[in-house]
Amino acid sequence: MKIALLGYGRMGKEIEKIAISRGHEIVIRKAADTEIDITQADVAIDFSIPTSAFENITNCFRNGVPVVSGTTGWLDNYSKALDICEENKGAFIYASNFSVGVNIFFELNKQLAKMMSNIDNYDIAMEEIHHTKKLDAPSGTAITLAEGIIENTSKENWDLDEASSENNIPIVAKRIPEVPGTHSVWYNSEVDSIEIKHTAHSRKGFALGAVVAAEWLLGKTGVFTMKDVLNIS
Ligand SMILES: NC(=O)c1ccc[n+]([C@@H]2O[C@H](COP(=O)([O-])OP(=O)(O)OC[C@H]3O[C@@H](n4cnc5c(N)ncnc54)[C@H](O)[C@@H]3O)[C@@H](O)[C@H]2O)c1
Ligand SMILES: O=C(O)C1=N[C@H](C(=O)O)CCC1
Repeated sequence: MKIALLGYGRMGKEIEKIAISRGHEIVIRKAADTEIDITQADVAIDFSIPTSAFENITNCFRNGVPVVSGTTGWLDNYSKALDICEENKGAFIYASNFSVGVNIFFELNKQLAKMMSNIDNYDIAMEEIHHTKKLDAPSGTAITLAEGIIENTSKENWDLDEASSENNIPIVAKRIPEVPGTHSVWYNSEVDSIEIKHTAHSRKGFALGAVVAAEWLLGKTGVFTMKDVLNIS
């Protein structure tokens, strides 16, 4: 495939290596708000910044280029992006985290939340740790985890750093140099604690997942998720 990289930073460069190793060609390396001819590409992969993702993604829809986006921190515009995708018969996959491990972790998180939903006396807490260059907090992955808990418990929302009410999930966001991404969910009671944790050792898992998703999306129309790509039941 001819791939357009929208965003050529840490993730863009990791994706480039994996894409080339899988026989693909990088035809665009977009690293700023510059004009490009996206129609040169068979597929686009957006790992840019929160303030550019929506424009990058919808430009692909309008030009008939399937697009995979991993950029986080722009989801206030997600439903508007879906409308534009539908209007243009586009093809789209967004994932807060493209690694296979985290997508398994998302399902584990929902199952645990379901089991805990009728058990009293446990407080829920979350922590995410990323590198110091990360622009958004909490991470998109942490938000997806919190949404999985909210879907399966009486929790109503999440708060960054501390719970403003007992109906919300507190998410602590820590920034430590070079950390690729660690996510923990705790259920704490007076007598014990239950913890689930995912630790990324590098960006390779995110990048491989994004390239596999782009390969899967080619030739399709509609909005899909990594559950569709990985065929997770
Ligand atoms: N979904 C996942 O699996 C996953 C994994 C890692 C990172 N991320 C997310 O991906 C995004 C990028 O992460 P990163 O570590 O590569 O960041 P980064 O800062 O290293 O790279 C972002 C790049 O976007 C470029 N950019 C700025 N304006 C642009 C524009 N208008 N169009 C295209 N590119 C533009 C910047 O110059 C930079 O090169 C973040 O939102 C991060 O949260 C997602
Ligand atoms: O390095 C980042 O930035 C990451 N961002 C994603 C998120 O916000 O969840 C995925 C993990 C790494």
